[in-house]
Amino acid sequence: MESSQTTVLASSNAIVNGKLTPATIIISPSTGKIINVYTELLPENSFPAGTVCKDYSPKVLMPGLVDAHVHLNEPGWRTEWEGFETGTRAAAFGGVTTVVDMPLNAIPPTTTVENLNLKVNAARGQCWVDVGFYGGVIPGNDGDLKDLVREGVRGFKCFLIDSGVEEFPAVSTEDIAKAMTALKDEDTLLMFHAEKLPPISLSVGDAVLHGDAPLAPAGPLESYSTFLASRPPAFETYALAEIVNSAPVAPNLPLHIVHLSAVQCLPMLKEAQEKGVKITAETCFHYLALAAEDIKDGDTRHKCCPPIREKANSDGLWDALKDGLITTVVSDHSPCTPNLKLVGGGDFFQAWGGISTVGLGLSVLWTEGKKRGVDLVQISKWTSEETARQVGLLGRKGKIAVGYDADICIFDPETSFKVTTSEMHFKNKITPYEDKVLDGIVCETWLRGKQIYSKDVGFDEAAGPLGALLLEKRQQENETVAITTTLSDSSEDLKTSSLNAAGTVLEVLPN
Ligand SMILES: NC(=O)NC(NC(N)=O)C(=O)[O-]
Ligand SMILES: [Zn+2]
Ligand SMILES: [Zn+2]
Repeated sequence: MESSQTTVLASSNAIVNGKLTPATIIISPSTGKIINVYTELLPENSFPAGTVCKDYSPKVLMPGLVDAHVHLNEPGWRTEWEGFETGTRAAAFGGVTTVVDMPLNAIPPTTTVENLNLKVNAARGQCWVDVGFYGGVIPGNDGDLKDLVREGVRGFKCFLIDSGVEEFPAVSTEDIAKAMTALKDEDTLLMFHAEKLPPISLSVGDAVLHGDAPLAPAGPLESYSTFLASRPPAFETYALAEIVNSAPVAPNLPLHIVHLSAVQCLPMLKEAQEKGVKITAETCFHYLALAAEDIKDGDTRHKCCPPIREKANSDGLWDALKDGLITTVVSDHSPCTPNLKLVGGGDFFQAWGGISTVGLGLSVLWTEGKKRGVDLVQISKWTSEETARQVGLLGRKGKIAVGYDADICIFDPETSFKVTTSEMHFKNKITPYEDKVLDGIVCETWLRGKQIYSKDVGFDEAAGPLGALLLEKRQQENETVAITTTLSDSSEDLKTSSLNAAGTVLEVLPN
């Protein structure tokens, strides 16, 4: 219906160029890209008849979120845990317009081109938002990695500890070196689940090697403190040391720590960066907003690996984000069925590790962040711009700028809501945020110039899932020319000509 019309979205509060500013953005009907950004509110009568104009003032018009870490688990039997349709619907509900799917939990895992093709075929026609894919590094698949890069994976993940699923084994130091050698001249990203058993734990005996519970549990299995003690910060620091030691094998290859939890890693990360190691880190919504002290015994909804640590630990993670040492925040959405999560009370060592959050992250971060003096501009940077950079999509995703996809989230920071099953669009309605009141609600989500979700009307079921699969090669920001027009700085002539351009030559894309 709107596809032949130019769309103009505006607000007195928009996040453009790292600032909160009034803005009017013009979207091409044919490409769904942003073709002009004015950092002021233009009246509706500036535009030709037929233009769809929406002024959201004073709600915040921000770039759609790029969640660079989700497990959508399809194809294979774990599709019962999550799938492309439900996982991406949950994303759209929360203003997330791009997700990047992890290589494990689907059967088969994304460790060969053949397996990637199976996944891509399973995803087609099901995605409400745009979806990218990671490849996986497992022992023996170093020969497949370059081909996966060619086919458009956005990076690779490997585990330095048991992954919890048998078809995705952990890699050894030698395997890491082989993967680094294979990828050393590729434009990609090598990511690590950075927990590893330090040698000292070997003295604990055979129980050490028991899958998900590497240190022998010392205490009741339903106690969160027993679980937390079984995966100490030393697992993370030991893994990080190993990764940094391996880095010289491929000095130009960007390395990345997924779901960093322990603050003890931060000085090591800083030191490595100062020495020139190309290494970045993400943390997750749950490490910032939840704390070990508050987790009741048996409440296995909180189980994830690495674990949620104490309040003082999350304080340190917030500081690292503010300082720019940690650059991104992601969901690590990794759901399962209620029986495997042992919902209703259970043994932390038997329950599946993984937390369902996709689509709740913006409100979770805003609720906690505003108490800590953080604003939406910072939150947007960590969840859109920097995550887009991480996965090689900056230039197309993660910002409101000319040439970028018009992926937009309209956020009302003043409204609160309680998380009930109606706010959980993921397949299994299990999350530690259930019954919590979160501040800030996503009012609308736009994907490449189309409104795909609105709080009042719901999902655009008539249009169906419009998400694209992002299989083009990684790109850098400077591959798009991003120009922002500030009318107040320009002459009246420029204003007229820009508006004419907006009204008449919208098919012409800048670059
Ligand atoms: N197999 C998983 O989904 N694992 C995930 N599990 C967590 N985080 O508890 C992860 O990312 O490591
Ligand atoms: Zn992991
Ligand atoms: Zn994960």
